[in-house]
Amino acid sequence: MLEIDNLHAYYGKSHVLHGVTMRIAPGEIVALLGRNGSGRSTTVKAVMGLVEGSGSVRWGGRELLGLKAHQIAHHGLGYVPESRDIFPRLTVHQNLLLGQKKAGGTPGVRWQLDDMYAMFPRLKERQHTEAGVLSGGEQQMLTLCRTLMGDPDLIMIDEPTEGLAPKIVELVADYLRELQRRGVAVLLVEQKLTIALEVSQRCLLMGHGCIVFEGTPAELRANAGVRREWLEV
Ligand SMILES: Nc1ncnc2c1ncn2[C@@H]1O[C@H](COP(=O)(O)OP(=O)(O)OP(=O)(O)O)[C@@H](O)[C@H]1O
Repeated sequence: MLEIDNLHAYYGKSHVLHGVTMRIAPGEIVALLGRNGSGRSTTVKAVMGLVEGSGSVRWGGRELLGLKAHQIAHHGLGYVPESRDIFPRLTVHQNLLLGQKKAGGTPGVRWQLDDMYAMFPRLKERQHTEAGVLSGGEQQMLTLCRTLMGDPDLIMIDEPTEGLAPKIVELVADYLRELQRRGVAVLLVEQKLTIALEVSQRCLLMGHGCIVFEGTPAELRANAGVRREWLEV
């Protein structure tokens, strides 16, 4: 269980999160929605120790605030940033091996290389290609897969559908469900309401650095007023 309580975050003197509180249960998919600048990415970065924060972020009862990003990852949290996070001069295969928790693959770990290639055949086709020459969408898949190779119990994914064609967005929905089937909890940072409503069990809306709505996809679908105020442009 991830328990975030009264989280504040700052960029220097700029105070951008104002007391965010949320829970993510094991194996749950939670969508974090909101307009650009509402504070979604900052929330995830503060959880990962990449932005200065105060308040409390507990994972399995252990306080994470104050730990370094690599220590947080070691405790089982994965983060897929919006920008592609790959080693461009290494091949797809080498990038994936670098993500592996322990060299050679550890029994009991959820994901092996073959799982990645089965989920994303395109990466298998390109396994010997330098990652830097992949398309944007392929680099995004690679970033996700490299994070999964670290066997996180919770993965936070920032705008996975950004810039993707509608057909590929459906693929994203499929892999999110596959993560859930394997017991991985997901915090999905999104702008697209459709995929959030389709795959999540709970939707959180952010505005001005605060959570302004929390409900099931059905509740959000039924609440045109909230959508108009906090989501639509
Ligand atoms: N590196 C930074 N330095 C200063 N201010 C920042 C920085 N990154 C984000 N901000 C500010 O923090 C606020 C929250 O931004 P954040 O990126 O978390 O929003 P978001 O909801 O994820 O939207 P986006 O999709 O545009 O990233 C915004 O006012 C933004 O301008």
